[in-house]
Amino acid sequence: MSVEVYYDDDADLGLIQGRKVAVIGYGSQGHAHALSLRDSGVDVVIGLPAGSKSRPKAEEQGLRVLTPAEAAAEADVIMILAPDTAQRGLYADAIAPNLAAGKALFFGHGFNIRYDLIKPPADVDVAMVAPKGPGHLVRRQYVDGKGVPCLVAVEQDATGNAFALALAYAKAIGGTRAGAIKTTFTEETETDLFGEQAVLCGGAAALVQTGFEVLTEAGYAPEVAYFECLHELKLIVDLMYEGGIARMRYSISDTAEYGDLSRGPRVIDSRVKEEMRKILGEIQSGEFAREWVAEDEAGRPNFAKWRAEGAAHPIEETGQKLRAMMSWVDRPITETA
Ligand SMILES: NC(=O)C1=CN([C@@H]2O[C@H](COP(=O)(O)OP(=O)(O)OC[C@H]3O[C@@H](n4cnc5c(N)ncnc54)[C@H](OP(=O)(O)O)[C@@H]3O)[C@@H](O)[C@H]2O)C=CC1
Ligand SMILES: CC[C@](O)(C(C)=O)C(=O)O
Ligand SMILES: [Mg+2]
Ligand SMILES: [Mg+2]
Repeated sequence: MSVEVYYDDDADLGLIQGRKVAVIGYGSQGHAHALSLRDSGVDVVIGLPAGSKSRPKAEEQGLRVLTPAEAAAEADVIMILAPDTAQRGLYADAIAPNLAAGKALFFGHGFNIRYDLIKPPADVDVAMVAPKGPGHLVRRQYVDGKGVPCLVAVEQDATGNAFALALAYAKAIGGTRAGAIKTTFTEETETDLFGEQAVLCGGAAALVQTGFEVLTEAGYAPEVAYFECLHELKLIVDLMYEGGIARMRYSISDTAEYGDLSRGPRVIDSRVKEEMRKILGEIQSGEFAREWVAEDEAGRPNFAKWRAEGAAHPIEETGQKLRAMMSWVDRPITETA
């Protein structure tokens, strides 16, 4: 492999067990990191604002919860797992005043460092431990004695020990059981943003909605269109997940495979590839980050409008009706209430 991968034997858990860690935020990633750090023998404190909805959850799990400023003041290692858009203000108000030489500032995603929204002083370590999976999977794998692979990066090595400390942290949350891949803040941030915009979230959602629109506008039943364009996507993605595109093609019929090979490149054509390159350019130049920060500061007017339009798309109503017929699907509380 062209990347450097580190496993349990490469990491010294004692390095993180000897430090006090503040996990700021207790959402998807925060709860997984905090509980697994604690179960790995690390002294953990949670930082959450006084009115945070996450406070009772953390306290019920037996964790000590302070304000972000109090937690940052007590800790040697401060892991910021609040939403990306909240991190700049959180850093300025609660963390920066409580940093001291030799402390370490950790992140689960590089956005705020890559785009200079947070500028830590030169005498602290700045590193990232970013599991490549949602927090609930990270925690479940840890409890099962396994782990989710993670990315590890160092932006600033003030102590000379930043990478070893980040690896120790990755070991404490199960990451080095599966493998910790060394990267940079720039590579992690730019590829993560590109993946979620062009392929995983933006690309996939638009592909599904457009396919559904083409079938229903041609007079086919929305229920049948839903199965073909959304429901079965999971079956296909599961096959790709297990063994790549080749495994998926091995499992589907020859008719489907011929359609895939001959028609797929017409859907995702050179114009789409050119648009993907443009999207990557906006990420690399910082244009996307500037746009998103301005949108957030303006109260997210476009975000709210687009989110509402997405929720009102006819595929959602059809899906809600059909999922109620699927006893095996874990539906969100909003659909079952
Ligand atoms: N979700 C994921 O699977 C992944 C996330 N990441 C990264 O991890 C980081 C955290 O994301 P994620 O776990 O999804 O976040 P969530 O939205 O799930 O959770 C955010 C947590 O931060 C708390 N919070 C909100 N505002 C503040 C604040 N000002 N100060 C302190 N705490 C605050 C929230 O509390 P409250 O309940 O009160 O809102 C909540 O506990 C991000 O950098 C993200 O990019 C990286 C890899 C995957
Ligand atoms: C794919 C979305 C993601 O990048 C993730 C879960 O990794 C995110 O920012 O939520
Ligand atoms: Mg991601
Ligand atoms: Mg992301």
